[in-house]
Formats: sequence, structure tokens, C-alpha cells
Amino acid sequence: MRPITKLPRLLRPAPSRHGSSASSERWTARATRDPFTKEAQLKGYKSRAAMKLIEMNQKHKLFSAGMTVVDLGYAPGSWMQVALENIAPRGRILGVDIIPALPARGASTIQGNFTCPGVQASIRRFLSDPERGRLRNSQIFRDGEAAEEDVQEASRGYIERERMLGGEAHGEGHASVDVVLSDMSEPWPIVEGMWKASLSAPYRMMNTSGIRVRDHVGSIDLCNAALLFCIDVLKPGGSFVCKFYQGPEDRLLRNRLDAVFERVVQDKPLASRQESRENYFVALRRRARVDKAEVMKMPWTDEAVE
Ligand SMILES: C[S@@+](CC[C@H](N)C(=O)[O-])C[C@H]1O[C@@H](n2cnc3c(N)ncnc32)[C@H](O)[C@@H]1O
Repeated sequence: MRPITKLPRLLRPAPSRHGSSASSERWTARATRDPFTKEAQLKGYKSRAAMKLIEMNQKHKLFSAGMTVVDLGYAPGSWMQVALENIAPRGRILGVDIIPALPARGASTIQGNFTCPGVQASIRRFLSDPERGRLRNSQIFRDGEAAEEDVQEASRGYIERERMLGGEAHGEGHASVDVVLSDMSEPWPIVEGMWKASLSAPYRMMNTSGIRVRDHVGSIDLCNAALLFCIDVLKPGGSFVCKFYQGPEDRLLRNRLDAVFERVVQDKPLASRQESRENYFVALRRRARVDKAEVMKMPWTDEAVE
């Protein structure tokens, strides 16, 4: 294979205002050698993170055609690309991120902090609409003429349309999601390079602070928030993938996941750098009956668990 000497802009860090810094040169040198970066680039993914989800999907069969997926922390959007490939053409995906980023074609997005109640309310509103971001009125313009029944259909509110679909009402997005993905990491501001950001190559915050305990606790908080959300919106049988940085609270998160899902696997995909404490829990088959209060009441320390 021809060696790749120049990385596409999305897979490169933004240079500093004064040209490339030593750290960005080191980053480029490492990325140029990295087989996962090369493969992601060749396959047209927005980042090498795609290779992690591809591997986890191969092992755990997360996706199938027609599914509804929520992708928490989607930017720049490579997990979204992988999910879309597997759920197309009728499947729907909603990405949520603090930063604005151009979504993959066919995806819907909400920009905001997932831990804010207002953002979660917007997600639920999106999920309670059976169309979930699909174009509603396209059929009206078929052959340039509006059929009367199409006009009537388009003018109905979504609650009425859902009622007409035959009792598929999900309330506030309740239990209508097949897979929740969370690759969120507590964001850390980057202090240079913002001037080069655009929607297709978004300004990206750093994923880790370099302070182990901080990265660990921050990631567990985000996983807990995502797990609570899963209890509300995942269908029985649905799956959840969440990233965390290893540390003493992994065990509690694992116990909570065990209470909500029939099978939980800890995974470190090959594309996840060996030197990183990044790990994933893949939780499969959400149980039908879950008591949210009981799950979140679970003891906080390992000693109390045993
Ligand atoms: C590692 S990146 C995700 C990469 C993505 N899975 C992909 O394949 O392109 C983590 C993302 O999580 C987002 N994030 C972190 N905390 C968040 C929060 N509380 N709400 C929404 N997004 C968040 C960050 O802005 C960042 O874009």
C-alpha cells in the first residue's frame, strides 16, 4: 500500500497561530504511522474512533436495519457514520453534542449539554415524534400536484398521526430507542487553533485533562447520566455502549449496568490506544422491568457492594 504522508484536515489537529507546534508535529507523526487512522481515512470516516465502534459492532451485533439510535457526544461524527451504515435506509439517528458539528447525511442533531434537563427534554420531544426528523411533506409535491389526502396527512399534528398509526404512542419518547451510544468525555478547552474551526472540521475540546482521577470521575458521571436516560428511553432488549476512563468507580457503574441489562461486557477495542485508560462497557438486552430509583440507590463503594 502506498504510504500516506498527508492526513486529511479532519484527522489533523488545528495548528497554532504561529505555525505547527512541536506537539502538533508529534501528533501528525504518530497519526501518520497509525493503521487505524489510515483505515478510517481510506474508508471516509471523520475520525479513527469509527474503527472502535466497527469492532464493537462486529463482536456484539449492536445494529440492524431500521433501528433508532441516540449518539451522545457525536462530534465530529464518525460513530454516527458507522451507525447509519447499519441502520439505513429506514433507521433514524439523533446526535447530541455541546459543540456544533456538521452531522452525517441523514442524521438529526441537537447542540447542547446532555446533562442539562432542557436538552434532555428536547431529545425526548424528538423521540416522541414518530417521524423522528424525516421529511414530512415530500409526498405532497409528487408530480408537482398535491393529493388531497396528502395535504390532510401533512396538516395533522404528530400526536394525531401517531394515534392513527394504531396505538404506537410512546409518550415522551418512552422506550422507543434501540441503541444508546455514549462516547462523551468531559470536555477540556483548547486554547489555540479555534480560528481554523468550521462545522465540517469542528473546534474540538480535549477529551482528557491528563489528571487521572478527574478524567475517571468525569467519565463516570457522564456514564451515569447516560444510563439514567437509557432506563427511560431504551426499549426492552435495547443496547447501550458507554466510554469511561478506568478507576475505582468502574465497579459501581458495572453493578448498575448489571441491574439494567441482561449481559454486560467490558471492552477495549484494538483501535483504543493501549496507553490510554479509555475503556467501554457494552450493555446488551435491557431488562423489561427496571426500578430507576433502586438502580441509582446502589451503594457507592466497593466495600458496601460486597
Ligand atoms: C471523543 S468525542 C466523540 C467522538 C465521536 N464518537 C465520533 O466518533 O466522532 C467526545 C464528544 O463528547 C462531547 N461531549 C462531552 N461532554 C458532553 C456533554 N455533557 N453533552 C454533550 N456532548 C458532550 C464533546 O464535545 C466531544 O465532541
